[in-house]
Amino acid sequence: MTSHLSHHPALEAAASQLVAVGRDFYERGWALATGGNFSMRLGTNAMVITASGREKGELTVDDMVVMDLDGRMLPSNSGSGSGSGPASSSSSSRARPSAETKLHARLYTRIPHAGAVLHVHSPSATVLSRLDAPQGVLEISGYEMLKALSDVRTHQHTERVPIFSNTQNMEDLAHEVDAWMDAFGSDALHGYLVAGHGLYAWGRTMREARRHVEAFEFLFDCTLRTRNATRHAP
Ligand SMILES: CSC[C@@H](O)[C@@H](O)C(=O)COP(=O)(O)O
Ligand SMILES: [Zn+2]
Repeated sequence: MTSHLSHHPALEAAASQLVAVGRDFYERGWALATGGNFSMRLGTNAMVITASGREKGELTVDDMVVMDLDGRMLPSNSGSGSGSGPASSSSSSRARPSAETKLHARLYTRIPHAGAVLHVHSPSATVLSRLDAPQGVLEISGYEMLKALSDVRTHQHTERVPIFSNTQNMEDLAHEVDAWMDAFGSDALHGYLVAGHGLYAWGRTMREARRHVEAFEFLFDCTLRTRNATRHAP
C-alpha cells in the first residue's frame, strides 16, 4: 500500500483500525454526514486522529493526522494538499486534524490507560443527551449489558454518564470535562455525553473502545424504549 504513513508500520496499523471503525459506525448510522471522530494513542504523548470534515464511512489511511497531546502536528502528515471541512472531503486534500482534537488529547492525558477514543453522533445518544441535559448526568442501572463496560461485574452497577453542554469552543468543553473528573474521578468513567451532540467513549484498546460504544448504544436505546413504553402505559 502506498500512503504517507507507509514508513510507519505501527501508525499504519492504527490508521487501518480507524478506517475500519469509521466504515462500521457509518453503516450503523452513528457517524453520518461527516459527524464523529476517532483516534488511537501512539505512545505516552502522541495520538493519530481522523482528519476534519471527512466522510467517516469513506476514510482512507491518508485521512489521519499525527498529533502530540499538546496539540502540535507531528511529522508523517506530509502527503497532503490543501483545505478541509465537509466541502472538501477528499482523501487527497490536506489533512487538518479533527475539530475536536482537544477533547481526545485531554482524555489521553487524564486517563493513561486509554488507548483509543471514539466519538459518535448516534441518534439515541443525541436524543437522550438533550432530554437529560438539565440533570447533567444520565444514570443507567439494572441491565446485564452494563457488564460490557470494563471492570463492571454486575447488572446492579449504576453507570453515571455525565452530560456537558454543547459548545463550539473545545477548550471550554475540555475544561468542563476536566472539572468533572477533578470532582468525581475518572476511574469509573467509560464515556460522556455532549448535549444535542453525541457520545465520547474510550477503552484500553480499539476493541474495548468499540465494545464500549456498542454497549452504550444498546443501553441508550433500552433507556429510550423504556421511557417510551412507560409514557404510553395505561
Ligand atoms: C456534522 S459536523 C460535526 C462536527 O462539528 C463535529 O461534531 C464532528 O463530530 C466531526 O468533526 P471533525 O472535525 O470531522 O472531526
Ligand atoms: Zn461531534
